[in-house]
Amino acid sequence: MGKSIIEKIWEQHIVHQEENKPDLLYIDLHYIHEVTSPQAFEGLRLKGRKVRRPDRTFATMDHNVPTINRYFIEDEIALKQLTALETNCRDFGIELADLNSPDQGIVHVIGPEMGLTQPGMTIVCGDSHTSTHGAFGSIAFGIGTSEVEHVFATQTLWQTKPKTLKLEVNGKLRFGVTAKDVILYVIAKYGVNFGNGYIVEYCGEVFRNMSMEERMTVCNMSIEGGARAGLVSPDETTFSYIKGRKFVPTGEEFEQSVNQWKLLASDEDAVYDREITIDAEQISPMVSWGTNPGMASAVDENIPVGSSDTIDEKELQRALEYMGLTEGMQITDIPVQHVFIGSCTNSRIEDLRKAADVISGKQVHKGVRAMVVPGSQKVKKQAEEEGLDEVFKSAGFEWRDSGCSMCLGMNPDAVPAGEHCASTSNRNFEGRQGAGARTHLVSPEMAAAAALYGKFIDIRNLENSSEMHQLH
Ligand SMILES: CC(C)[C@H](C(=O)O)[C@@H](O)C(=O)O
Ligand code: SF4
Repeated sequence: MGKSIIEKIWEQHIVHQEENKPDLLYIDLHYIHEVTSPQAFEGLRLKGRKVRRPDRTFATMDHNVPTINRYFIEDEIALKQLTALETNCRDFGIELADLNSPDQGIVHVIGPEMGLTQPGMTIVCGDSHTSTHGAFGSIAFGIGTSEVEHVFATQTLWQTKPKTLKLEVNGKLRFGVTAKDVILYVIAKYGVNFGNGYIVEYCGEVFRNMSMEERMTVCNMSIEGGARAGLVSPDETTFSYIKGRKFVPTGEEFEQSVNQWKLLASDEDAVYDREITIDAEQISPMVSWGTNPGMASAVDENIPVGSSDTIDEKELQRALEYMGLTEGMQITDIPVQHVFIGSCTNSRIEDLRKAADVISGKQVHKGVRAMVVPGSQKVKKQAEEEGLDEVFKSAGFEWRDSGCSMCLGMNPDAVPAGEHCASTSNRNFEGRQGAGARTHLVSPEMAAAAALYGKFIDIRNLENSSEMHQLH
């Protein structure tokens, strides 16, 4: 019987195994950021311990970082966390992409960008969206602060082996439908708990045809469907993305790695605990209208009336009250006052290119405040080299430095209470973008279109959609 990539990687990393107990797994790579690491370092200090593999640990500053005047940090807690990270990395010998570093950016953007994230690895970070790195064919998941300390001290982690779920999307995506829409569709259809207790493997033609950046968008949101992790078996797309990056072996060594990585891909006859099959034709551009990522509909649909398989009546009422929306309302009637293009879900160069295509030569609607926050300083630089910053700025967008920004209220970028934001991020929980803020999760193309019209627009109906068609 064949094996899935999930089983192969898991088995290769077991350090210790006992019946009816979690396995002790070796961890290949540990990312850290300023929010979830300070207590873990404190724990080490109290016990007089060192970081076992500082060379397999990498740090960045992202959540608290202002995206304008980045050295001027007003918030006391933010400043404390950033300073602590600096001191801790110095004391424990860990490489840090600080505010001066050309590598700085959101942890889930810079890891792949530098080639740290590679197929076959076990990767952890004190951050739920660590699942992003699964796009490379690795088992990558978020951990809590006490586990961060455990990994620091031992480079291992106790983990119960999750079940396996094969999520297959077959066929071709229709025009205007993006990776973001695929994952929003999956979560809307199967609910925010469908992945509970599973590692999801994304299979089928749709994911095979995706770029690495698109795969990262999908894997990023695995956690929003409740999954422990999500991954894609590595292929030529993976290897050519990785080749030549800063931390990637070169020459013969690279070829040898590729040969090893090829063996990891799931076998044809691999057996999974659960399988879901979806037809790509079913998927449309999506907009979330509620307070979790499963409360989302196709842009040409209405907000549902009454409960469904995945949302009960009480939840629906509460969500709509918070969002200031009503049952049965058309998605394209929802007003938009803010547009945020950023976050570890959709802030990479391809995302910015696609958003720029939509707005090129046009103007942001007068009632809208729109901003672009590149996921890393490298993405920012590359976009500037391509002239994308000019496209955004001349349309009326703000162009910022990299960080988590408006994805969550831990830095100065926020949406005022009661106002609606078309956001390319991954969470639309109450208060996520600021107290009382109303978040709508969309793709970069849909966010860009909302900026032009001050409401949600079906990008398939845009004037220049034939031009866009050629670009996709
Ligand atoms: C602050 C951090 C712990 C948190 C996470 O774990 O995901 C954040 O990144 C988020 O997206 O909510
Ligand atoms: S961009 Fe958002 S989701 Fe991603 S790590 Fe930062 S806060 Fe979390």
